[in-house]
Formats: sequence, C-alpha cells, structure tokens
Amino acid sequence: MPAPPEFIKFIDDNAENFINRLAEAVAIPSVSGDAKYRQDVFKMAHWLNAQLNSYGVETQLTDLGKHVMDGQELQLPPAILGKIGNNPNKKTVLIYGHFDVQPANLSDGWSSEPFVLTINRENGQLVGRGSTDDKGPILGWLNVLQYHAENQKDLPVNIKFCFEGMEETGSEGLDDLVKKEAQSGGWFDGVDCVCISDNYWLNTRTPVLTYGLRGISYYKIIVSGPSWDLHSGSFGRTIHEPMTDLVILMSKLVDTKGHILIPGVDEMVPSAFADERSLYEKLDYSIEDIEAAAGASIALSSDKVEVLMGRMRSPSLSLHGIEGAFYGAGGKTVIPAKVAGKFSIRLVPPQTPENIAPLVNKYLEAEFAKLGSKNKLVVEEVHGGKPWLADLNHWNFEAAKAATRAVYKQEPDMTREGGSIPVTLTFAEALGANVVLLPMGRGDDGAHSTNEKLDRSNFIEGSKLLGTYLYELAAVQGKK
Ligand SMILES: C[C@H](N)C(=O)N[C@@H](Cc1c[nH]cn1)C(=O)O
Ligand SMILES: [Zn+2]
Ligand SMILES: [Zn+2]
Repeated sequence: MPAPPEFIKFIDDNAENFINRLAEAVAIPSVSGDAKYRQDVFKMAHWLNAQLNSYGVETQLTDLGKHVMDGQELQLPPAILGKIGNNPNKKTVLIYGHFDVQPANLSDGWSSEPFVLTINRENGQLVGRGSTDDKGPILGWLNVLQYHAENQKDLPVNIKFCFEGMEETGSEGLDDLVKKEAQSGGWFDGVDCVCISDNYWLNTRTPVLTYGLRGISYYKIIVSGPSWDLHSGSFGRTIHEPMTDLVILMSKLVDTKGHILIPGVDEMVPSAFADERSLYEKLDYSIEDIEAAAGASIALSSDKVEVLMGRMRSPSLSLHGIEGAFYGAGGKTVIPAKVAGKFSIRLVPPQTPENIAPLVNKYLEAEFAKLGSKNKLVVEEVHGGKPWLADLNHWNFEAAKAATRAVYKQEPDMTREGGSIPVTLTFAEALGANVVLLPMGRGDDGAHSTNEKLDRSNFIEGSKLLGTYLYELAAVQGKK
C-alpha cells in the first residue's frame, strides 16, 4: 500500500514549517552528559510531549529516578511513552528516538552557534547540534503525525512511542522501564515490530537499512597522588606525577592500527566466515567516502572491505579525553593532582560490557603495577550497552525496503552501524519483536562532531520515508 500522494505533497508543501520546528528543537540545548544542561533536557521532554499531544498522541512522562553523574546526584529526565490508535486489525509499531544531544561549544571549532539552526541556502545543509542525531528524525515522525491529524486521516498502523533523554549518556533507567512495560498489560504490550531512525547512511548517495549495532563500554581511569596541583619547577622529578602514569596507561590500550591491546578483547570475536567479504564488497562505499566524511586522507587501510569490517564487525577502542589536565591557553607549568582518562570500547557479539570488564580491570591493574608508582588508580565503568544483530529477512525489513524504493527509487544497502543505541537489544529481547533501523541522515553529517548537519533533502525525503514505511508496514504480509 503506497503512501497517499496527498501525504507526499503535504510534506513538500510544509517543508519550511518543518525546518522552523527543527530550529525550535535545536535551540533547546538538551545535553544529557553535562549537569548544567539538565533542566534543558527536561524542557526538551516537555516540548516534545506537547507536540505529540497536539497531534492526538496519548502520552505519559515516566519518572526514571535519580542517578549520579560526575559526583553529583541528579534527577533523570523522563522517558516519554506515547500511543495513538488501538485498532486490533492493524499492526502496532513501536518507534524509539532520543531527544538529548552530545555537548557542543562554539570554541570546539563550530562555524556557527551550535544551538542555532543555521540554514545554508546554497547547499541545503541544516547545521546545528542534534539536527541529525536525533532531533531531525524525531521531528520526521512529528511531520508524519501532523499530516494525519490536520487532515483527519487514520494512521495505517497503531503506533507506540518511546522517546528518551539519556541515550548519549548510557540510557540510564530505560532498560528496566522497557522490560516492565513489555509485560502483559504494559504500555508496549501488543507491539509487533520496532523502528528506530537514529543512525546514518554509509555515504551521501545511497539509503540504508541497518541490522546491527555495536555495543559500548565506557571507562574512566582516575590517577591521583598529590593533595593539590603542584608547581612543576618545585616538584618535577621529585614525585610520581599522575598525568605521566595516566598517559602511559592510556598508550597501552590500543595501537596505531586500531588493534586493541587488552588481552582477550579482539580474540573474543570469531574470524570472518568463508564468504563474508562479499557482504561488504557489494556495499556502495569507497575510501573516498570515509576520507571525505573525516575531512582528511587518513583511512587505516586502502581496502574498502577491511575498513567496513573494522567499523561493522570488529570492536574498536577510542581515547576520548583527560579530565583535570591543563588544556587552556598559555604555558601553565602545573602538575595536575588528579586526572581522569576517558576511553570507550565498541563491542560486537559475543562481547558484552559484563564479559569485557574483568579483562579491562585486570589489564589496567597489571600495567599500573608495572609502573611502580605511589599514585592511586581507580577504574570506573561509566556506562555500557550490548551489541545487537537482527534478522533482516523479516517483514519489518521488507516494509522498510519497499518504502525506500518508493521514496528514493533506489535499493537500500544493508549495513551494520558502528555506533551504539543501548536499548535496541532490550526492545528486541523484551518484546520478542524485530527491530529495523531506518536512518534519515547521511554518512557525512558529523554526528557528535563540530558543524553537525542534516541535509534539507534528507529531512524532507526522510519524513516521506518514515510515513511511507508505516503504509508499507500495513500492507506487508506478516503477523497481524
Ligand atoms: C548511533 C546513535 N545515534 C549514537 O550516537 N549513539 C551513541 C550512544 C552513546 C553511548 N555512549 C555515549 N553515547 C554512540 O554511539 O556514541
Ligand atoms: Zn549520538
Ligand atoms: Zn543518536
């Protein structure tokens, strides 16, 4: 069942209004990982809740309790549960998205204010934090709802929603809520399939459907010694310096080719099966795509399959930063008293945060012992999420494929995503439902980076894609 032509026309006719609404959403700096923005994450939850209500979605703001972040106890932002339609003859799809964003400061190197949506009329780029990750896609769903509400059209399927405000910081509290609401009589009871639009195409040309995500284990390693910061002239070569210890430890985690040096981590992953390369060979991707998205010729290999396998079916370890280190202007000659190195490991099956943790802890403690330092080491696991792989021969994928063909007149590539959406596996397991990832944005959108953008055409065609998917879902032969 194709989407009605009036729906497609409505999306085209209202493009400017949709962009204005995206600007409103981007203007709320809902950064979940920084305590000083926590009220803005709440503001964003209320903004989105009001939008959903205005289109007839019944919602419930669910309190997820409190958590401790950087030593501070904070209220978690609420999850928004929503539902619209309860026709027993229709399928029920659960839609997930997140309304929090990564941190962003002009001083990081943005060309414009990150929380002001800046529209480049020449190339059609909508630049702003959250434009592609994940406010654009969430607003894509609102655009679909708006058409049906304003034209008194029934949706082709029943929809349940789950929107959260902590995805960028480990989805705290959400797994338990999903497990509870998946039970008989719970909010998610009766869900037939799940759709998530929160990742990206591989390149700038070819739409994709995604059937896998890497998991994540995020660590903080804290080295402390002196009771306060010290003068390097007075104390250099007289004490064990925390920063020296930390930098040595961090240098022992990963090599320059990306091999993880923690014994047992890379080794957990089975080798590629006989013809596995052919899966990657046929994806529309080139070394130029990755180098264009990175803005430099720095790919680890000139073999496209090797690069894709590194991103999709291998774990990776990235060093993110050092808290407490001097990083300002000028030549401050300080010995920091306490520094915390941050790194994360992207996980693939059969790895989980639980089976990785003992390997990480044992290795770091052993390497620290080798330093013979009198400083103190604490290893903290900040947050984690399991990897996920789906059955791509499911009718949910068929519907997403048909929608892609209808909107883009192209066959989608089938990809595994290198990033993580921690709750995905929980949806699949707790609901016993197939999950499809149907991304809106392009591979060069710069999610988490400076100058994050969403192309206008991806926002508008992507809104059509999400709506068309619902119609294809209603038509596809499958359960219900
Ligand atoms: C793929 C998704 N849009 C995303 O960006 N996920 C984040 C999740 C996360 C986990 N820890 C911090 N953020 C990611 O993959 O980094
Ligand atoms: Zn993200
Ligand atoms: Zn995201």
